Amino acid sequence: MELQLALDLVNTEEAIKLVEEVKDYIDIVEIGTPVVKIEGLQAVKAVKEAFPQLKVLADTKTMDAAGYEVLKAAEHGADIVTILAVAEDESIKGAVAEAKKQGKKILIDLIAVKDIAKRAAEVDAMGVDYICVHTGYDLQAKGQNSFKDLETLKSVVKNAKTAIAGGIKLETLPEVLKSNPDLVIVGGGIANQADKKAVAAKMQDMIKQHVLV
Ligand SMILES: O=C(CO)[C@H](O)[C@H](O)COP(=O)(O)O
Repeated sequence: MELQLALDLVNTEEAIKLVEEVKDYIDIVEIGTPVVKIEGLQAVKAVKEAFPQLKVLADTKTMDAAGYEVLKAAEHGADIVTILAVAEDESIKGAVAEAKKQGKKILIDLIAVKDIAKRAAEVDAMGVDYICVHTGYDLQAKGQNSFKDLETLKSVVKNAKTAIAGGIKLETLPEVLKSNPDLVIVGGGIANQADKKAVAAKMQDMIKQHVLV
């Protein structure tokens, strides 16, 4: 099981400073969608150059021209690129084909998908690397989470790794771990805490302990 730190509300300089603090306790750094929109793929490039030992995910949330966007993200150092599950099948297949050519991975984000079981099974058959259940900020604000969706995802996926994102905190991590995802994505649960290093270390420890049980 891996831990991914999502960086959404920072600039490149702040991102590098933050990762420096927690780099020993995370496996993947996510350059969040707002950062990609504001600073472009240069942010991905800068973080990958600063931390070549970590995997970097570009959260492009791609919806179209997916092969091209995967190529450009790969050229800027991304190891993993995100595509929305609601995109056309052709877009997802194009992303998978380009990622394979570049030696990179595709994460499919199920945000806003109503029938998780159906769409997850469909994208799983397209050869994607990760499939992620995700409660975005706007539904987190209404008290929603993806814990049940993760169970659904786990029950249908045969090939891809499973992931979960959306408001996960130290206190809710045990609930997430019960469903055994391959990847846990945490943004504010680390980035907004006073002692980021201690929280990231504790989370990584809980993940390792859980995997051993
Ligand atoms: O993709 C995102 C928002 O669309 C975030 O990166 C993801 O939700 C993780 O951040 P947080 O833990 O703060 O919710």
